[in-house]
Amino acid sequence: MLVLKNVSKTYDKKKKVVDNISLEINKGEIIGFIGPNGAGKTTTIKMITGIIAPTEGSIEINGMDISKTPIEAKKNFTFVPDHPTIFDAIKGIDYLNFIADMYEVSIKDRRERIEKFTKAFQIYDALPQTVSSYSHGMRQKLLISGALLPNPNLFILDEPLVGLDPHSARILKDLMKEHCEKGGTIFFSSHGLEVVENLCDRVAIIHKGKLIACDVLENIKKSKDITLEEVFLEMTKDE
Ligand SMILES: Nc1ncnc2c1ncn2[C@@H]1O[C@H](COP(=O)(O)OP(=O)(O)OP(=O)(O)O)[C@@H](O)[C@H]1O
Repeated sequence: MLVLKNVSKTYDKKKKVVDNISLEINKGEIIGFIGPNGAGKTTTIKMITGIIAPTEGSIEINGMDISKTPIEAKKNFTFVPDHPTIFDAIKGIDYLNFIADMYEVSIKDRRERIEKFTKAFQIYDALPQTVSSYSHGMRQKLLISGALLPNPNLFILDEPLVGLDPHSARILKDLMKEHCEKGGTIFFSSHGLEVVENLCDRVAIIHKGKLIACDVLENIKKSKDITLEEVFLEMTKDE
């Protein structure tokens, strides 16, 4: 579903912040992408989503190269960025209908899904209002609802739990699980190691731009008695 081959990113011709990453994510998998601040998570996600181009390497989504056939590749995924930026003057409902139009979601499906997601996140009643009146968390929940609306093959999220209250975080985790159970694929970055431990099939760890692990939890932890946090701290500590 998602294949990264020898992907690197160098800023300003000298700062290599993502270094030769190769990664394959299968349909139906949920992968947590973790790493210390500045390790290269957002940069990698920006390359996967076509926001920035890799300096080297290639990225395929459902067999389509994001650099060569960006429009076709983009039909296969949706993305929730780490900052919930939405045009202030648009009404919540118009934003969701815009997304549904872009992804050609039928009237029946969009009605059902908008109701399902926004009621779960308790923003349904605010949909007639403009986004300018939304709190940070409400904006984030609107973005997540919009990203789930097309029922994407691949759902990509950059630190999605930051800023969500515990109730909303639980709803999101349940929706992520449900999405994978229905055959969807999820790739998300997080600093919440417990969430990653509980939710993911595999964990990818990036440190100083290099992928230092990508495996099922049992293999990464090597022992049942240690937590992902302990392994993470050990693997990413500075000598
Ligand atoms: N536009 C840019 N120009 C130059 N350097 C950049 C740019 N964007 C990011 N970087 C650098 O790339 C490195 C990786 O940043 P990135 O945002 O990918 O890290 P991250 O793993 O997402 O970190 P965090 O957990 O803090 O969000 C950092 O050293 C950052 O300063």
